Amino acid sequence: MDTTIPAPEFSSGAAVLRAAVPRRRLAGVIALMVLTTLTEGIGLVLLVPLLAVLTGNAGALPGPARALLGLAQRAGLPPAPGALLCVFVGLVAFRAIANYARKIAAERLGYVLVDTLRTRAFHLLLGARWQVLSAMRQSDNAALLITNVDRIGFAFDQILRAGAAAVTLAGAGITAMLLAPAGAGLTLLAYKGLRRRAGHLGEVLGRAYDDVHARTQESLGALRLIKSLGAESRVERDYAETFAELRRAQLAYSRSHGRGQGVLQVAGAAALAGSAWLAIERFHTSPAALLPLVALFVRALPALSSLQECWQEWLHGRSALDETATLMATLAAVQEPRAVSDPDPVPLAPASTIAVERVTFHHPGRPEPVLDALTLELPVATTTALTGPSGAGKSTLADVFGALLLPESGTLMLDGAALPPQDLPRWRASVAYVQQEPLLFHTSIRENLLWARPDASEAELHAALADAAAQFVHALPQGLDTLVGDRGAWLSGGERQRIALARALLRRPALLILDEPTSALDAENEALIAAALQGLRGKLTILLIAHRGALAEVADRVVVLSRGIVAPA
Ligand SMILES: Nc1ncnc2c1ncn2[C@@H]1O[C@H](COP(=O)(O)OP(=O)(O)OP(=O)(O)O)[C@@H](O)[C@H]1O
Repeated sequence: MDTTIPAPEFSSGAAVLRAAVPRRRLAGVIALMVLTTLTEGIGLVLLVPLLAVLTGNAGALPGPARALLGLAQRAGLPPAPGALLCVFVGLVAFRAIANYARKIAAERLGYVLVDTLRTRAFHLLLGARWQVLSAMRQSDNAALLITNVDRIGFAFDQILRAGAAAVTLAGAGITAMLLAPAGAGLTLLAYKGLRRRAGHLGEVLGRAYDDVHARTQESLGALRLIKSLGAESRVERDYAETFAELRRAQLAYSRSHGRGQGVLQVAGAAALAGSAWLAIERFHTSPAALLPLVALFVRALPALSSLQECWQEWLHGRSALDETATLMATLAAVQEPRAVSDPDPVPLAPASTIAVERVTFHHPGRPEPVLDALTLELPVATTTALTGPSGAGKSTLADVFGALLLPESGTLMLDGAALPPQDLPRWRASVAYVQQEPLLFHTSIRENLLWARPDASEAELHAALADAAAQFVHALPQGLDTLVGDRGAWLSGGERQRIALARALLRRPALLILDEPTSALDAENEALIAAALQGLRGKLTILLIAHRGALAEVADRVVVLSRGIVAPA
């Protein structure tokens, strides 16, 4: 399945839909819709001569039906009930097959749309600049990828259903015209949707869903904080209130929907009664033509109410489409010079120096530069400790070295040459990070390590663990196959950090960046990490952000950062 949108166009919800729906598939679904309706219409019209033949009253048929009977006779069909019944059953069977094909084709089309949107949005997320990504609320992105895209898929399904209902109605209208022109006019009276209100309620409902989603995500992410602050009951109250809001919106929506359906049913019944009265009293229509007309109304009524229902659901889904279009447009505008998703970028291996030269960077909304024409060179295979007061710009500088942040001016240099933009993915593949709070996945230690290098051998895993002072793994009952829990919660902070270091080492990085790796650890664990870094000295290029002395002692040199510049020694 091709899930790429060739020309990204996210200016509006409709544009997103246009870009993500394959036209040929859509044309196929529409053709099948028309075909099913056509067969149904022909089947009903065919009932007229059938009834006329059965009642021996062919002369009383309305013009078009009489012409059809003549056509059937010319085609060699005897005006016998048996032959007509066979054709009727054949048509129903054909319709059933066409209907089945339409249903499957429509479902497939919906899947293609949803998968295309989801893949495209994820692609845009991965390709967006880190600066923008890090400032985003991740629950919005989760909503974009999960709830919103599903809502769009559902809304699109409603459009298709509405299309099918509209084609059925049009078919019923035309057939009714053929059978009894006066009665058919009344069909149009039935639909009086409560459209504006439905649209508004749909948006309210959409917002309520988003709130529930965001609150759930935030609460789950803050469980530790909630418990430590004893804020359980407050959070529970807020959570219940969010759901109450959602239920209110759902009930209002259902009420509006139910009222619309009721209006339709009553109006439909009135239309049916009115047209029957007109046909019998005014136009003296024969019972043979009247019966299929009744069948048509019976068929048209559910189509009418389905049209109303689909419209309301579509209004609900449209807000999701608009939100997705806005977010995708935002992401599309901040894509990196080249997609990061190069399948297998070949790492770079500078031989003498990794440097930033006259680099300047502002964080959004901050008038002062966090890095101010800063120059710093890291000789290969040395350890540089970066210290300085909080907020001095150490993490920002590390992100510039790792090419996660692209400076406004200044250059990242490898062996004295500026890194060309197309080599960004290659440089990123050459850098490994160990963060303050390491992120481990809820799987085994082995899987966590292999995530960095899927082809690593057992011996390489053991070597990385040894280099990271993480031999404790071998003492665990399940060894490398021990599960680490959500974000590594089943390990101690020090153990988590040493696994993260082993994972980083497995990548054999050209530059290893450690951002305060021991800030959350006790002295014993800090000493273990310091010993591991001491063992790596001279083998790797290491940039080590460290507040505390114990770690800085393992460095070949210490650079002090202050207000975005390197402080004079
Ligand atoms: N995404 C962001 N948006 C706006 N300002 C930011 C952002 N990230 C960092 N800053 C600001 O930039 C400045 C430098 O931040 P940075 O994290 O680089 O400092 P640091 O020296 O690593 O601090 P610490 O030692 O406390 O971790 C700080 O004032 C911080 O508030």
